[in-house]
Amino acid sequence: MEYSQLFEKAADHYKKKIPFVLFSLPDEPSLKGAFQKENASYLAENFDEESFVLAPFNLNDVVFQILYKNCDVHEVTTNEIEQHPIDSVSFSENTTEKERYMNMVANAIKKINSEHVHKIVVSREKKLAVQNFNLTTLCTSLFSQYEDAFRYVWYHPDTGIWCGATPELLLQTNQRNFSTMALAGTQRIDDKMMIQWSVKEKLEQQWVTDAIIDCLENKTAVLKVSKTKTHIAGNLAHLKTDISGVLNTNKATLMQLAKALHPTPAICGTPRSVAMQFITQHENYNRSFYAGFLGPVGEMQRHSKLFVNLRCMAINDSEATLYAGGGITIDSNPEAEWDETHNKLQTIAKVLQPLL
Ligand SMILES: C=C(O[C@@H]1C=C(C(=O)O)C=C[C@H]1O)C(=O)O
Repeated sequence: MEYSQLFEKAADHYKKKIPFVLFSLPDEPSLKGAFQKENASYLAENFDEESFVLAPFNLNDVVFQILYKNCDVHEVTTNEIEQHPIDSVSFSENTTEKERYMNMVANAIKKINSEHVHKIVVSREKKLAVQNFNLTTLCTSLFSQYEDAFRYVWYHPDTGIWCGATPELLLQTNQRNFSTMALAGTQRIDDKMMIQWSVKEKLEQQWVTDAIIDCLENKTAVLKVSKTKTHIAGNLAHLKTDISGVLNTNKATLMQLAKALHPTPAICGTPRSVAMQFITQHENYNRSFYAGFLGPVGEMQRHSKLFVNLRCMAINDSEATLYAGGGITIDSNPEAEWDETHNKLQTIAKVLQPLL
């Protein structure tokens, strides 16, 4: 089977309202598709079976699962998909929304000042009208960009279409070995040689690293922390620390571990409870699957790659909803934070370009 046939199969499933997922792992020249044989909903109670899971930001909501045993599963090479980085997409922003967002950031800074909070991650959604919806075009556009990200197109009649190209790993396991990452700090890349990180950005990223280590310490037998590096994701650069080791498997299942790590300080904040409370009170929309996690899990939890659902959108025949946020700390500037979300929205807007 060729990749174009996989895209056609996906379009056919969408037309018939039957769940499927297409995905490609970072830097791997292959594309996998799992197409359910019939329309049914499976909610994940554990991550023990070969499947693809999609978890929302709020884990009180249901976690969806496409179980491979109920699917036709195909894997094709992506070598023939020509990579076409697309120039920036221009879309207008609403001034009232900008004011509202900057206000929310200012309130987050106030909260951080008054309650000794380190970091709160706030976000927004951006709706764009879709004039030329076509699932095959969407797949071609997504899989011809961002090879180094985790890319996916998911469809389920209960969730609609979600797709994205995320740079952030939540948790990867191979037998008892695991790895994860602490990602924070964002800069637009105008010149790769000029990337320099401020004390604020380094500190913010360190908090993310510390909080992840805290979560894992009593569940791991060995824990290794790498040096912090610059990580390129599309037109953005982030600071990244790799954290890896060996799991103490009798202390946690994969699902328990993922749920312990989520929501990480990269997408919620730290301390978690205060940040979560702020998000619930001040963000005026439902994050849904944005900033949740997703990915393939293997039989008996042996191999799994779960990613944080960033640089993503939900899309239907007439409208796309794009999502982006950023970490607020004591030194944040509301206008710069607004610009950061605009730059992050660009990543997924570029995928949408042929449909606008
Ligand atoms: C919240 C997002 O990104 C996260 C927040 C970052 C930041 O605050 O600098 C950087 C990378 C991600 O961990 C997003 O892309 O929507």
